[in-house]
Amino acid sequence: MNEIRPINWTGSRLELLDQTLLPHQHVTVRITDYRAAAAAITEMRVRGAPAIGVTAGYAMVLAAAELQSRERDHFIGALREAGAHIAAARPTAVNLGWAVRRMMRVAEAEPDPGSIRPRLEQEARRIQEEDEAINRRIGEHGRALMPADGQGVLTHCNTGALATSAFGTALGVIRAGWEAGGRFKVYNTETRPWLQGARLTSWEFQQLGIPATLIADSAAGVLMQRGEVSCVITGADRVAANGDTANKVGTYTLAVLAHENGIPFYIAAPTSTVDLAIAHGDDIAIEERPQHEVTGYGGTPIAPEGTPAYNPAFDVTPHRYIAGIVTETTVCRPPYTESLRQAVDAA
Ligand SMILES: CSC[C@H]1O[C@H](OP(=O)(O)O)[C@H](O)[C@@H]1O
Repeated sequence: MNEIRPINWTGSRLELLDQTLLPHQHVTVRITDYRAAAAAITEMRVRGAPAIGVTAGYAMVLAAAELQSRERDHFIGALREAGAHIAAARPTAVNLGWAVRRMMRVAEAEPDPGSIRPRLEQEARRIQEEDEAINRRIGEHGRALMPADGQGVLTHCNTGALATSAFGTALGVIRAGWEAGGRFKVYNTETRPWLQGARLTSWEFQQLGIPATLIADSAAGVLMQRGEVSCVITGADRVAANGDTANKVGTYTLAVLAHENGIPFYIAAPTSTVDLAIAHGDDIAIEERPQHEVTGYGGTPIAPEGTPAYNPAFDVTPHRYIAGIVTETTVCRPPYTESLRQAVDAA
């Protein structure tokens, strides 16, 4: 099958599969400047923690092409400002800032101003290539956690190829289990209000040939109560040092429901999503998105005109609800403060 890859670098232009229009329209957005790349991240034309990290890498290459100057200190200063603009595109996923910092380290280590852009391009390509390899390793480490044939796994939001450079994280674990011969049942939530599940995950599972049943977010409880779910696995946008995890809003709800029903709840994420500088989840910034994403969809109003809405894009699941965190180096088990440090050091 053709692997889904939502991000393409042509050597001078960034091409993004516009995820605001999937699955019914397949439109490529062509981006030639870093501000447009940052806007595409904010508008979620590209989304998913690893995918926005990869995009940020190429946005820094576009910035270098625009800001290049022979006066090195001025060039580095302008790059740093562009990096700050890119990193501010969305607050919760650590991968965005992680990628900008990694690109700036490369720029600052290059003495020749004329060599900065090509070095940055090399590094952005490396970030993208590493991400796919990391995701496949996450799949290998996590597939043993998938349920027995006929039992169910539930996942939330979109953590497939569309959220990464390719292959995905939590969806990649499900894919790895399926491709290893597992014939478990797959359920995915619609993931209101942006519908990453109904629009993106259901599409990805169809492309993979993996049967998956879509459920309303509010049906997760009854599915678990009826014994249809043997494990839950989701992605992550930022994992604190103690294992508290920020992920798409509704993840915390699923984790508490899983705990109540005696079902193991797993996170799958690359070590680049672990933020050891943050001790616990209370310190993770949670993005609040526009109210119209809740009161309507695709420009069609749902709620009455003037209805106020609260629209947190993420929530934080306390580590006590998490049975394991699957990374590219290992499956971290509690106590996470130790196991996450070991996983990051081994990466
Ligand atoms: C592979 S992690 C993807 C992660 O990002 C999603 O958020 P968004 O669609 O708002 O970028 C969601 O939290 C997923 O778990």
